Amino acid sequence: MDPVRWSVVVPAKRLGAAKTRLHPLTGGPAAGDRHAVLVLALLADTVAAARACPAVDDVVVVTDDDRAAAAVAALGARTVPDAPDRGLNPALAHGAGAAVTAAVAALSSDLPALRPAELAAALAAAEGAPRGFVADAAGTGTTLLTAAGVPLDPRFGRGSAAAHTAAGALPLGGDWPGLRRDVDTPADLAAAAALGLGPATAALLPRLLPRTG
Ligand SMILES: Nc1nc2c(ncn2[C@@H]2O[C@H](COP(=O)(O)OP(=O)(O)OP(=O)(O)O)[C@@H](O)[C@H]2O)c(=O)[nH]1
Ligand SMILES: C=C(OP(=O)(O)O)C(=O)O
Repeated sequence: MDPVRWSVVVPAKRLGAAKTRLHPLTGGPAAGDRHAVLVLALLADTVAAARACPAVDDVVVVTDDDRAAAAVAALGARTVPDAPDRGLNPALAHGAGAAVTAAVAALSSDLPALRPAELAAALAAAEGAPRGFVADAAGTGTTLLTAAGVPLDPRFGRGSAAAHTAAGALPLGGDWPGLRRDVDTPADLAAAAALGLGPATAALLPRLLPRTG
């Protein structure tokens, strides 16, 4: 049987409003462009890894941010506006509606240590179930939600691993450290750096984490 082809949907808020838990590193939008540059780098490394994944035909970024849209388009992703404008899960459902394949996955936009091969392995593991998910490193959140020919039904947010399990999605087990390492806090960025960052985030590290960069 031929391997399943996937569309990957990636959400991206306006850069200045996103990732407020990283303000201690960047000073937030009030301190200048540093914050937006970091949020954009996390997104760019995530999208580049998804684009390089052999199982992925299409990467759809849901965003109203012109700068984010231009950056991911340069990496070969498509963009759709966040037409619902009602938060993360409506944005993901909207992106899934724009997918070109029957198999659709929602991927966090803050995975700078993601490797194309681990995404490919997780998507291959997801072929066996109508809906599946990969929990984040803490085990409570979700970094990847898959739907093979059924509605995505995203339930991202606090406690989303339990919410996705309760909604019938299969927890996918595998040694995928980069896929599980979302960057919400400065400590998460240090942990991602220990795994190995994509080029956009790596270029910023010496200024952000001088002791580890
Ligand atoms: N398009 C779109 N993306 C969203 C929306 N809400 C969150 N996201 C994106 O989804 C990803 C995960 O969301 P959160 O972890 O809640 O991120 P956040 O709200 O930016 O982070 P904090 O302010 O630190 O809580 C982030 O990269 C956001 O850019 C939304 O309403 N629309
Ligand atoms: C949105 C989520 O989490 P975070 O805020 O950690 O990105 C999630 O894990 O569903």
